Amino acid sequence: APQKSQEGTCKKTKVAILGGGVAGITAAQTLSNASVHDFAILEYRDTIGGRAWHKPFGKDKDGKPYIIEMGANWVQGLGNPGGPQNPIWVMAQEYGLKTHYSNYDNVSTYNQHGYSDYSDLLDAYEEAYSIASQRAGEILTQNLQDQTAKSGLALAGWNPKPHDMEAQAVDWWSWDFEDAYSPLESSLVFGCAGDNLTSNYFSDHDNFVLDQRGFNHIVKKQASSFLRENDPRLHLNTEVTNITYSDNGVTVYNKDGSCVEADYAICTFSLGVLQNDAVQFSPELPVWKQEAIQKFTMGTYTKIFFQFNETFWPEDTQYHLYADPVQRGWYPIWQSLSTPGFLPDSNIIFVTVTNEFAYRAERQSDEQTKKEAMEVLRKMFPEKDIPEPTAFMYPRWTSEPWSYGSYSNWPPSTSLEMHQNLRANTGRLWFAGEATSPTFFGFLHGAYFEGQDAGRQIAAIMHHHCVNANSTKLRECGPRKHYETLHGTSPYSDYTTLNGWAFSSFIDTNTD
Ligand SMILES: Cc1cc2nc3c(=O)[nH]c(=O)nc-3n(C[C@H](O)[C@H](O)[C@H](O)COP(=O)(O)OP(=O)(O)OC[C@H]3O[C@@H](n4cnc5c(N)ncnc54)[C@H](O)[C@@H]3O)c2cc1C
Repeated sequence: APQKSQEGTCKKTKVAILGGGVAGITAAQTLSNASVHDFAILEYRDTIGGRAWHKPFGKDKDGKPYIIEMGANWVQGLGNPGGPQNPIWVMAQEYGLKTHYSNYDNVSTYNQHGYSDYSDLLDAYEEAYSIASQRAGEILTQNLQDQTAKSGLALAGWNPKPHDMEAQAVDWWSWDFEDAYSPLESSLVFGCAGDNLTSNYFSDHDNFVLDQRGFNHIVKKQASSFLRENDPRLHLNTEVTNITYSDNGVTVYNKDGSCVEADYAICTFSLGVLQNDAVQFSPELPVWKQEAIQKFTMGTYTKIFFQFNETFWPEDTQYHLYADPVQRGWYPIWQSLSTPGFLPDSNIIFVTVTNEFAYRAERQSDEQTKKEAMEVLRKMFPEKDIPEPTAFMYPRWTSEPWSYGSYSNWPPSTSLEMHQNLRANTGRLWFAGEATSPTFFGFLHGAYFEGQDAGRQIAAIMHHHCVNANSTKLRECGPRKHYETLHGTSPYSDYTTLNGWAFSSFIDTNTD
């Protein structure tokens, strides 16, 4: 049970911002820009940036460790000249973040016998994907029944046989590598809409972040535009354990016994944190909210890093795709950092695994994971005499109590209305973050837009006026809508800012 609030013992503020990731910091910045300066940011860790999280790894020729990203690594969908720009890319440019173009066409394919050219399968996938994606658009606009991405792709001509492991590897690289979930576990409609929104509305260019200050450098810079050094409004090392909410205010209790009483709160904790009951809510969250929290899925995406004393792989190749003869998703994609434009001469390569294979790696020892992955490398490059790595490391995302997983995904048979229940406020408690973005879930820019939106809405309510009054005739003030009863699909007329759908998934700004 929550501690009883003893009158006058809690710190008082207008807006409590729970979490100092991109959503929380952007919400605070937005409030600040709207002249709401009385807020408090409560953050579990000793730094801001959340899932934009790095660690030192290995060493360079001077013995200094490299900084590598455990979490977010790309700015995805940069934007085209004259077109809409990804706000993360805008900040990356403004703050001089070091990035390099990620070329997904620069991929070599392998199987258990070494190099094997099955790149024609990549083209076959692409062809089917564009058909499936159009079909997804029809389903969305005509309010039809959603499908799994797997069935959508199969109907469009991409139907990898269970034992065709090269096709399975291509399937993994083309879908799971971004969504963390397989096409069978993903919504066709929202998987395709999400992909269109980032790679067409912005652009199909992604840049990989190599900045030795870490990706969260831009979040720190963003924060420094409205927070002073040692600003008393930023509370690091503060773990929220209970959130008591009503139509009149929110009281937040922390593990260290402190508490904050606010007129409004914005909870930006990950879907994984919400799903794992890491925080208690009083009263219990309403059923429509609990259903939404448990319906959407939290994926795990694990990068396993190796440093060697040489670069024995072709250093000009960015991606190496491995098809295991037995298991789909078995140490499938190897990314070289020891490549011009990245961290040349670092002799660092990493392999990414997702979900089941990520959980497995978390449960077993580092030694076991290293052994399995090294066997794969030796199969990919049979002609090389591959030494043991000099450094080895990987994060355990589902065990991190401040994240419980990597990023969210939409399973099949969801709807925009169901998702809106994830976004909707319960009394004075608001929700924002990567997972509450229907258009950009899973991305840093999703967290950014949702933090901005919650900040704007709350500032508008506090100032008794509406935001964006010119851009839409819809009423955007006041509490967010939620749906007590769900009907399985959402009519196209639902696709408005009222349900968080502020961008069109039918715009393609790419010229090629
Ligand atoms: C492995 C991985 C790879 C990714 N790759 C990319 C990528 O390449 N490109 C991209 O755009 N996105 C990527 N993402 C997604 C991106 O990192 C997230 O979308 C984004 O960082 C989410 O921001 P947020 O503010 O919503 O949540 P978070 O960053 O999770 O912020 C929430 C904050 O709340 C804090 N918190 C949690 N619980 C408590 C508590 N009880 N008390 C107090 N504080 C608490 C956390 O410490 C955290 O700082 C990746 C994520 C991961 C994990």
